[in-house]
Amino acid sequence: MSPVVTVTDLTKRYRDVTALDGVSFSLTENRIYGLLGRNGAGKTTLMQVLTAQNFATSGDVCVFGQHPYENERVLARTSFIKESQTYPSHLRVAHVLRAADLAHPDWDEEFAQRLVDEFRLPRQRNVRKLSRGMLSALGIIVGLASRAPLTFFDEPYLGLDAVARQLFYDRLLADYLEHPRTIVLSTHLIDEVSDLIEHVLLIDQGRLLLDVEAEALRGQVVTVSGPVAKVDEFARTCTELHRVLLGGTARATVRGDFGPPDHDRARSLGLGLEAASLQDIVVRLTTSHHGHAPGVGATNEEAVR
Ligand SMILES: Nc1ncnc2c1ncn2[C@@H]1O[C@H](COP(=O)(O)OP(=O)(O)OP(=O)(O)O)[C@@H](O)[C@H]1O
Repeated sequence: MSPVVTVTDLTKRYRDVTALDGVSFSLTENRIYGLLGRNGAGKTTLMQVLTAQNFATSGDVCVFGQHPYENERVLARTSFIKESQTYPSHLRVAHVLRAADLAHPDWDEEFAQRLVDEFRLPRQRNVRKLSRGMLSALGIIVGLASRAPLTFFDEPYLGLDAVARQLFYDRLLADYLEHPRTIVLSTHLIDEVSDLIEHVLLIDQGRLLLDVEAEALRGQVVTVSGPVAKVDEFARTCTELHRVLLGGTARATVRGDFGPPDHDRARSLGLGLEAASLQDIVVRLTTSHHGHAPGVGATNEEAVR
């Protein structure tokens, strides 16, 4: 299966800021990717470069086998929904949907209209009179109904209430199952989307820290808790990412290749062992006192008194 996107040694500098630093990865067909990372990590810049809205300083980007710049064939198959999407102020909701229909060959008008009802958007209202959440809903409708084979959602839900966000996740998943495509979802609400994400791309300070299947990642990071000495013994063979001390007990987040024997070992040491959440993993890998992801021997330790 040929990749939908191939990124090779991509670097983007803005004067003295290196937003992307030698990033390489590929995206395959029909997968939901979580593009995760802290503020300023480089996520938006990466999506801008992939959708020809920004230039790379160096490195190569290939989308549907071609360079995306000024490439109508590639861009018609791509949809990029941004956090602060703006529209010409004279347009009404219905006009925006009509324009999206013209721009996207796979547009599903019936689906778009159903989403307008579900998100309770007023079709004839001018976009400048929409609330913040309504504007986000409009972007989400465009992103979903465009059915672009490559769809980017860059924190698309500013101002969206919890009900509308859940509606977005539900419709995204249901539509993706019926019409598989490649979706890249950049978000800080990791817990909310962790069940949706099939593959994780984690960026920190412009560098790609993780490029891994979500399922595999879940088995690689666990939280182990119990008496300090026993936790120390268990953690000896792993990379420790974080530790909280409470009296004589410790709760450590550790990374390794865990299988059934490790679970047996934890049990025999009288330790509790649970899979870390995706949000925990991202937080632990991108937090350190030095501003770098912790490697072996670079534990973040907290003492709780
Ligand atoms: N036009 C620009 N000029 C100068 N620096 C920029 C520009 N755009 C982005 N940057 C810088 O590049 C870095 C990456 O920014 P980017 O917007 O890609 O991060 P992000 O991961 O999307 O962040 P967030 O999660 O906060 O949206 C940041 O340090 C940012 O300040």
